[in-house]
Amino acid sequence: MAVDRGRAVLIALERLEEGERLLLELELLLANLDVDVVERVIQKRDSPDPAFFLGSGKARDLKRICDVVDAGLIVSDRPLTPRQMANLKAESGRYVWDRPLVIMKIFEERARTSEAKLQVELARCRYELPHLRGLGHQMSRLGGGIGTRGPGETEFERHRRKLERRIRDITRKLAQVKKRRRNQRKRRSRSDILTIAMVGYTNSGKSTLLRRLSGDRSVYVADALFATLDTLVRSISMSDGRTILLTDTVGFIRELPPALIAAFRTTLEEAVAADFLLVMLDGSDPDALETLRVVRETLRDIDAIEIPRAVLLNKADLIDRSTLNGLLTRIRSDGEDVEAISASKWDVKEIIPVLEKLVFRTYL
Ligand SMILES: Nc1nc2c(ncn2[C@@H]2O[C@H](COP(=O)(O)OP(=O)(O)OP(=O)(O)O)[C@@H](O)[C@H]2O)c(=O)[nH]1
Ligand SMILES: [Mg+2]
Repeated sequence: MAVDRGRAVLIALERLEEGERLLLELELLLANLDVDVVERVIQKRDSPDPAFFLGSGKARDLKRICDVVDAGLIVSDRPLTPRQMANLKAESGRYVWDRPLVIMKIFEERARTSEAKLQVELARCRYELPHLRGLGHQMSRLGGGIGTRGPGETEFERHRRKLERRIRDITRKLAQVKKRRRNQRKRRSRSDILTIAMVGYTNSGKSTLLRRLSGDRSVYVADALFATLDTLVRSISMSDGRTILLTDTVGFIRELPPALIAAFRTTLEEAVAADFLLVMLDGSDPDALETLRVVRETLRDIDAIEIPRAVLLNKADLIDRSTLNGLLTRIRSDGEDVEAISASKWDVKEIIPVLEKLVFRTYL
């Protein structure tokens, strides 16, 4: 059967709030992988079916639906268990992905440095391991009576051991990288230079700001989710001649797969080690306030919630004044210090004073 992996059917359970937003976000993530969502199958039920995610009748219908819209791929809005994934694959004859896998694939495509590549591979190994165990278990049941090892199982065992070995290898290598980073940070903190880390939702303009302020054209900027997967530090001169260090980090997103949060801790730790956090927010995003909530939650997750911070409402050039003022008021009433900028349109001379206002309000 010729299947088109560029055309996908989205499957989801109806969620009360946020449902539509999360589905649109998943579609955007898929678009980044050149996958078009051609159909949505949304079912109303309280909890996922343990065997099929959707109800078994609906799941059996998926093959027909995929035939009709000529889709080669089924993507689930929520994480699938190994069993659900294997069953859906068997029923539909299509590739089956879930949200964590989609995000991991984007990370795989974007990883540039060897460190980012290692972190992505680690996340992928950790994701695959339980799926392999699930399959191995099924194979061993097919293999026959108690105590017998089917031929399939040994194959899975071999693969499993390989994965586990790789996880140990990568973990060791990453630990070395981490040590090196920590030493670099120590050297920096001894030098009394103020370190500021930018954090924020993916595509909010963090790299654009770093590029603008440092004048370094090699800083990678793209209208894509997860353009930056590596930490990048540049020194920036303030108006009084004093220097700060500005760090770019990987962008946050709702429902980041747990395997990836763990794997990217090294990158995010750079944020935890900063003196000050600049939370970048895309002001033109209708969900800007919601993304601020996600960022705050993530900061709590990585133990960075106590670090002094301020919000930079970016892309001011794209919003009208009254919307902008409304946003600023809302964010301030949330207890955050905030100013608006346009990282891509404003001149460095206009941006620096805003930064100084936010940062030195806390530090002077
Ligand atoms: N109109 C407008 N566009 C902007 C502004 N700042 C950034 N952009 C655009 O927004 C997109 C994302 O910018 P990036 O700087 O790559 O975003 P990022 O926060 O580094 O994203 P990740 O690396 O994915 O976390 C790019 O297409 C930028 O050109 C702005 O102030 N105004
Ligand atoms: Mg970036």
